[in-house]
Amino acid sequence: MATRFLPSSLFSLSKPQVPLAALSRILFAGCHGRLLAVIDLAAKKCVPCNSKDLQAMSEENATAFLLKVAGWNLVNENGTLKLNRSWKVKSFTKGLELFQLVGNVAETEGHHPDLHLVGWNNITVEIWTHAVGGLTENDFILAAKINGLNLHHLLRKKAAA
Ligand SMILES: C[C@H](O)[C@H](O)[C@H]1CNC2=NC(N)=NC(=O)C2=N1
Repeated sequence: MATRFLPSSLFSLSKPQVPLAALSRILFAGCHGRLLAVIDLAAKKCVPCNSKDLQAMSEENATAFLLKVAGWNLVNENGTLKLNRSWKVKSFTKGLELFQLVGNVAETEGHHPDLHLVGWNNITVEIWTHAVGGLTENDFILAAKINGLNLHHLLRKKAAA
């Protein structure tokens, strides 16, 4: 989690400078009388991938970021770091519905995953920044936003133990 000290004036209820909708994504913690706002990745916005100062992050940094996106895996494909997460869906059409939900987030962010649907009900979503051939914060923001989607109605219940 990115930890930032924000001026408490930012949160004055009389004239809030942070959209109330955004507040729900900012976790508060009191710290020595100051508001310590821990802004989660899902509240952030992807930046255009063609910005010149965008560069692939190290595996060490990617491993640290990975702690913020539960359920996602870090893979190294021939030197290219990527994120992936898999789900088993109830049906082929529910898989397409999941693609649509993920696609809507991607279009909003202008940052897109690779989508795989194999064996009719096995989904894998792969995320990496093609423009730099590796991982950037954009990828983790997208993963965090995907984690915020309600997908339960599309997923097969866990097989009985
Ligand atoms: C200009 C715009 O940022 C690029 O076309 C975007 C579109 N979506 C993208 N998505 C991903 N995953 N990587 C990219 O490099 C990328 N580039």
